[in-house]
Amino acid sequence: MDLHPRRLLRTPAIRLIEREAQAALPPHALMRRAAGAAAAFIAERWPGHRVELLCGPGNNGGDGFMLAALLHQAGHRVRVWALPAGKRPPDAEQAWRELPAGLVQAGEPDTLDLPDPSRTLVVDALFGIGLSRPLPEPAQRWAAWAARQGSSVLALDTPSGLDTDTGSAQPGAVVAHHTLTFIADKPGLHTRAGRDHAGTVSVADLELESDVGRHAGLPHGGLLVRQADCPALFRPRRQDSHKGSFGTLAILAGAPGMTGAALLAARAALYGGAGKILVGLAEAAPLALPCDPQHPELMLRDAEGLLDHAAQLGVSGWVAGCGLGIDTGAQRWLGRLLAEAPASAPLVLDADALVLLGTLPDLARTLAARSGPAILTPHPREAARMLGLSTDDVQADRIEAARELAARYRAWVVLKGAGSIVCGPHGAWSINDSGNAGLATAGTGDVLAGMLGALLAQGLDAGEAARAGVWLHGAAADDLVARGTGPIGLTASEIAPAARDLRNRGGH
Ligand SMILES: NC(=O)C1=CN([C@@H]2O[C@H](COP(=O)(O)OP(=O)(O)OC[C@H]3O[C@@H](n4cnc5c(N)ncnc54)[C@H](OP(=O)(O)O)[C@@H]3O)[C@@H](O)[C@H]2O)[C@@H](O)CC1
Ligand SMILES: Nc1ncnc2c1ncn2[C@@H]1O[C@H](COP(=O)(O)OP(=O)(O)O)[C@@H](O)[C@H]1O
Ligand SMILES: [K+]
Repeated sequence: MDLHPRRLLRTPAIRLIEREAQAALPPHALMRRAAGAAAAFIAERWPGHRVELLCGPGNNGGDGFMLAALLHQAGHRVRVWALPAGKRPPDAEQAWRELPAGLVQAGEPDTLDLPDPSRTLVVDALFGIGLSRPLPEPAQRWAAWAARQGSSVLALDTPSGLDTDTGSAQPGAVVAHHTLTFIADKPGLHTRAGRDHAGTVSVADLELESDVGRHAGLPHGGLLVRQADCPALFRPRRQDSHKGSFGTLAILAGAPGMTGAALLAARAALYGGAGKILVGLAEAAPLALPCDPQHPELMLRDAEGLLDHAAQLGVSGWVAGCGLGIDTGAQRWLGRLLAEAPASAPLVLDADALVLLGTLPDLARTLAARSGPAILTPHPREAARMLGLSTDDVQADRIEAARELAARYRAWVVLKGAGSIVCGPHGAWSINDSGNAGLATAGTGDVLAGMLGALLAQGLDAGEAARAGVWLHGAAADDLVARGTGPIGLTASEIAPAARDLRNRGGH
């Protein structure tokens, strides 16, 4: 069931595959496959459990009815709670008619408490990808009841009320521990509220894997980034190597009061394996902090001096923006960087560099005209400013926002936040599967920028670096949480050492 690579499909592609399969297969075959896959999934994980099925008026409810019949046959104690339905679609109507007598309950589940919650599974078959309006009552009440019981909740196809394209959740949407999704995985299960509502996501392809492959192109098909998608992170180093083999990364960052942002990025690059790291602080020489006492390996300069000597210093990649400021000095340095850095030196542009790109059209034009690769790393508010939208607009469709930015700047874009979107200049998108809310703390973005810069300096191409860097950053935070360091109180400084350990261990 764990297909690799894990494709993510938006609804138009899923519906197309569904229509083609319906036309080619005998009636009800797809729903039988969906219910059969769910029954097998339950038999493996929850043998002998009582099962409470919450079923809606459409085909998602039909999946639930058919599953109820199979579970009953297999000896589970099963109860079906059905939302009132007018005219059901044909597959669901057939499944309703085939339900064994006595399974359907009168009344509503939320008047009861489950007698043995730890031995009970609640199945959410209320709404799937067809929910087009707010989650109605009593579905919201039933969802709240399921959450109160403390039983495992398995969502069929999607947690009801979660938009599988965008990850937006309707008020009262089901919170599942597991989601078994049909035909292909879906982006909304992995970004934004999907990270809270879907739990662990498994895919039942309903024997349509080759159809999924045919319809997985742009704009509706993307990929989920997991450890197996980042082999470059774990490639062993050749013994016959030297510091020059791993690049010279230069970091333009850290205006007075923001030196920490520069150091976080630079230290992350150090732990990320860059050969040499130069930091150009956004202040005039002589520097207030001539050396990082914790990491004297870092070479600290002033920004102007670093730009003046970049060629002699052999700079092979750049990070710019972390705490850089937006004053005239910052504008000049960013302008010089975009105009002077050779195409062979890839760029990571973060934070204040993105503010400047969003406000100064000349800089934006210079970037779009560059032939060398760049990775932009906006958080949703920065992306909103760059696109002239509100943060809510960006969050309402994170994939489209990332695609728009990538096209506009002809760059790779990492739209950060729960389930970061990585998008290439030609619109190819993926969603990162790692990370947790421990990362919601100051400085973690600076660490990401430094890690991305280090991977670029070590020769990964921009797309590979963007996907692998974002995955590693999140995976390091996941590792820290697994060891009890967070999510509460996880600090940005802890991420890079954890990422280093993870890489050298060969991953999770
Ligand atoms: N077709 C196939 O090949 C396969 C489909 N499969 C399964 O079907 C699922 C999609 O089924 P679906 O399209 O019937 O939509 P679903 O998610 O059940 O909900 C729509 C229903 O709810 C209704 N409704 C909507 N909003 C409402 C509201 N606010 N308040 C009240 N009612 C509301 C809506 O009515 P309408 O809006 O049309 O009036 C319609 O009746 C998919 O996720 C997967 O689980 C699998 O078996 C594999 C094969
Ligand atoms: N809830 C979350 N789940 C997963 N990742 C998160 C979450 N919140 C923040 N992050 C990640 O943490 C980083 C925060 O970056 P940013 O907002 O730029 O922080 P800062 O500017 O303080 O450095 C991003 O990589 C983002 O994807
Ligand atoms: K559902």
